[in-house]
Amino acid sequence: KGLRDTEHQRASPIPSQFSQEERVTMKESLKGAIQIPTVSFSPGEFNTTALAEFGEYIHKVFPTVFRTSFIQHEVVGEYSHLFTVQGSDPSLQPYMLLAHIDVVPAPDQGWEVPPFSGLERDGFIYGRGTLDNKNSVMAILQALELLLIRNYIPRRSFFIALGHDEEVSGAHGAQKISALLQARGVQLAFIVDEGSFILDGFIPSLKKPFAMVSVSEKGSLDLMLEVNKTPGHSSAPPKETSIGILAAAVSRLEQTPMPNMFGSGPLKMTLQQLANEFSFPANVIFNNLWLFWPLVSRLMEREDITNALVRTTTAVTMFNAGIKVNVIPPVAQATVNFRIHPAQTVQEVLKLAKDIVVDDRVQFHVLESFEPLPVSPSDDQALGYQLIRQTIQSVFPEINIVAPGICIAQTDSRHYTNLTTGIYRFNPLYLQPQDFRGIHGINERISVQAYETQVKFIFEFIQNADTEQRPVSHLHEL
Ligand SMILES: CC/C=C\C/C=C\C/C=C\C/C=C\C/C=C\C/C=C\CCC(=O)N[C@@H](Cc1ccccc1)C(=O)O
Ligand SMILES: [Zn+2]
Ligand SMILES: [Zn+2]
Repeated sequence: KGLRDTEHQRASPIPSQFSQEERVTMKESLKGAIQIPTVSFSPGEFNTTALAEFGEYIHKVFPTVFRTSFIQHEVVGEYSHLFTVQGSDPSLQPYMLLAHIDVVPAPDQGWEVPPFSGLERDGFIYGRGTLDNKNSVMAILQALELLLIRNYIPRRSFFIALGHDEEVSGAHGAQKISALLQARGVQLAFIVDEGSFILDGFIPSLKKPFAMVSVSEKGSLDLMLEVNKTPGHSSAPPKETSIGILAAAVSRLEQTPMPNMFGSGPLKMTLQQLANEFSFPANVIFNNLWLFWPLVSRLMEREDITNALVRTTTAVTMFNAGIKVNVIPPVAQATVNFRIHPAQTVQEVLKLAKDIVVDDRVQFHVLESFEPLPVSPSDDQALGYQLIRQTIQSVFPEINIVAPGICIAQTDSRHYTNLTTGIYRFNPLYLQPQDFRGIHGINERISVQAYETQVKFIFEFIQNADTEQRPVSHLHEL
């Protein structure tokens, strides 16, 4: 199944083989990118010196990209970058590759090497951004640079959008690029962004790694709960303080999980495709979800990551109250970050939260919200999905299963729903649970070999997007 090239293709693709010198250059370029601390601290608070330096850095390490006549480069929102690669065949609908250049903060504590050193140890490059997401920024530009050096001229136009504030919402980068492209009347065949991986070891009874291409992503609701009480002397306290009332409210929210939505959304498709990859008896269970869904849905709840796939999650992330040891606190505030399952809406979650708290002394303030993203197509006709799948099969021939899934975090791609219905989140990298802990955590790292493979993937992907596609399953009818 899937799409494959027709016979009338570009005679022979450019092989994705890189010389020893190119391989050294590409890993050194990534290290240099890691050394620039492009940290986003909070919305509107960025390391602007580093972001500006990053712009100069990519000019230096990818000179061919910047001097190629059919590539237009624009800086958007001061520090984000938009590349328009004009293909030779205007009849083909363009696509877009996304990545972000900002990173979350990384205090030195707990790191084996300083987080902005980009040091190589035992075949791994360490540092903030090695997985999230300078690997993609650099691999996309690196693959394009190498194709251009080999005189490749793309047939299908594409855009590369590199946001500078994804880690704090994307309002200044992705949102502006999206508006700019919309104003230009651009409609995209599909988008590929970060957000999922080749997952290895996340489900115990699954024998082999599989590639999960996220076709939807969770929404979010940031809710501030507030309790106000008259302040006074702590020697004659009221029965309940604002802190006590609020603590009870957030505890109720934590103790009352949102409903399990197993069975709605793309997860069912994921499990159906994986069913035969489980060892006995799990394979029997996953092949008969109609019978075993109550059991599977409970099993999914056991681990934090799989729990996040089946429901809207509730995380109490901030709590502020109290001004002095002997003063009854006038106000207590807590912020709760809900990640909304694709089968629910912001309004539904807000109502559920109020129904759980049931205390009219607690006020609710919606700070920010974002609906879950629609599910992108993953059928035989879905060009973006099939190109990803085709490229996975070629670059990772050992991977048997490519399955659609849900991204549990949010990505810059959520700002581009005005331009396409095909949004796919996939990083061509193996990810194990300990690697996952490095993302936004400590000792984030990528192996040199994995980075080279990511470059190879994009190098092949760009060429695959230029081949005419048609469903293989229909070939016998012709
Ligand atoms: C049957 C399926 C089986 C197994 C799947 C199991 C597990 C899935 C495992 C891992 C998930 C893999 C990757 C997804 C997670 C995160 C990495 C990707 C992107 C991170 C992007 C990010 O952090 N975004 C921020 C955006 C944001 C910033 C500021 C305010 C709001 C949002 C975020 O979501 O917090
Ligand atoms: Zn990211
Ligand atoms: Zn991130």
